[in-house]
Amino acid sequence: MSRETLSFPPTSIPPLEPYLPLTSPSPSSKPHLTLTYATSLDASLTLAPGVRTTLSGPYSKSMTHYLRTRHNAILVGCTTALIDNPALNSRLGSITSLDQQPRPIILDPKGRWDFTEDSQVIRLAAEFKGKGPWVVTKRGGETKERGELLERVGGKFLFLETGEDGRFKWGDVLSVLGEQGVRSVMVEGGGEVINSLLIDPENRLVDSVIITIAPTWLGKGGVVVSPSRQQGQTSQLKLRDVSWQPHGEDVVLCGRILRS
Ligand SMILES: NC(=O)C1=CN([C@@H]2O[C@H](COP(=O)(O)OP(=O)(O)OC[C@H]3O[C@@H](n4cnc5c(N)ncnc54)[C@H](O)[C@@H]3O)[C@@H](O)[C@H]2O)C=CC1
Ligand SMILES: Nc1nc(O)c(N)c(N[C@@H]2O[C@H](COP(=O)(O)O)[C@@H](O)[C@H]2O)n1
Repeated sequence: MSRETLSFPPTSIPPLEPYLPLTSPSPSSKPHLTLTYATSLDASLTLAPGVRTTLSGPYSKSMTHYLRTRHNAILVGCTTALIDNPALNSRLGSITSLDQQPRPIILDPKGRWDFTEDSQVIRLAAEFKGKGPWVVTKRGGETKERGELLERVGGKFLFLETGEDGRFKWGDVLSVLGEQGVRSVMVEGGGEVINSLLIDPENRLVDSVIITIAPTWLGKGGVVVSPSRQQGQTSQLKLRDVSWQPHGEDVVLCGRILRS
């Protein structure tokens, strides 16, 4: 896979700044959570489950790589890790040190992510082009061999209990990351991760939303962002403080969730 070098123009940074984590956050507050992903006009992340689909054009892609440098961590679900074999680092040419790279976090309660030393995120960590991943799992989701491989590249397992639905509570995920010194996390997807975050009953965990909208329809049958309506829910889940910025042929929507 090609390892391109990207650049993001400094003039494009100011409109994003209000939605980004503070550079000196209070250590006691919960980590800043930015929800960010690329979607089609019909709210699809991919053409079909199991199919990695490129939506971002070159300009919005470089924005995503800039956003990765502005967060301590980047989080995806284990299906994304399995299907995409993602790099989860920033390939901006301006990066000069590993400190500027985000920590990859994979939510994997059942230990389904079967990573090896050939997995991109592991290989890049071994080459100091990215940080070693932290895999959030339930006790029993780890193996000794995988634990050793993670340790060799500076990663580790973090353990959490799941609820009856087999999921972690998002508040618990942020607490465990906060205890590890993470002050900001960029949640990239996939669909289950995003939808489970958006149905969080209090909606107090997502600090900002930065969505790339690509000028394409993927059609029915893809992985869609559409959170289940909660029992008795009559209100819409809306954004406030909205701004729209063109990035090449894509448009980037920034906002914060409006709390009722
Ligand atoms: N267009 C875009 O920006 C992005 C697209 N994708 C695409 O999304 C697709 C994968 O999406 P999905 O199938 O929905 O899977 P997913 O990537 O959301 O992973 C789902 C898995 O993550 C774990 N998980 C999710 N939420 C959890 C929670 N609250 N607690 C504990 N574990 C949790 C579970 O093991 C679950 O089976 C891939 O095809 C990928 O290419 C992924 C990220 C961004
Ligand atoms: N911003 C964005 N645009 C797209 O078109 C995408 N398909 C994604 N996908 C996310 O980025 C991850 C891949 O990252 P690497 O380039 O391998 O570092 C992928 O796993 C999704 O999380 N994002």
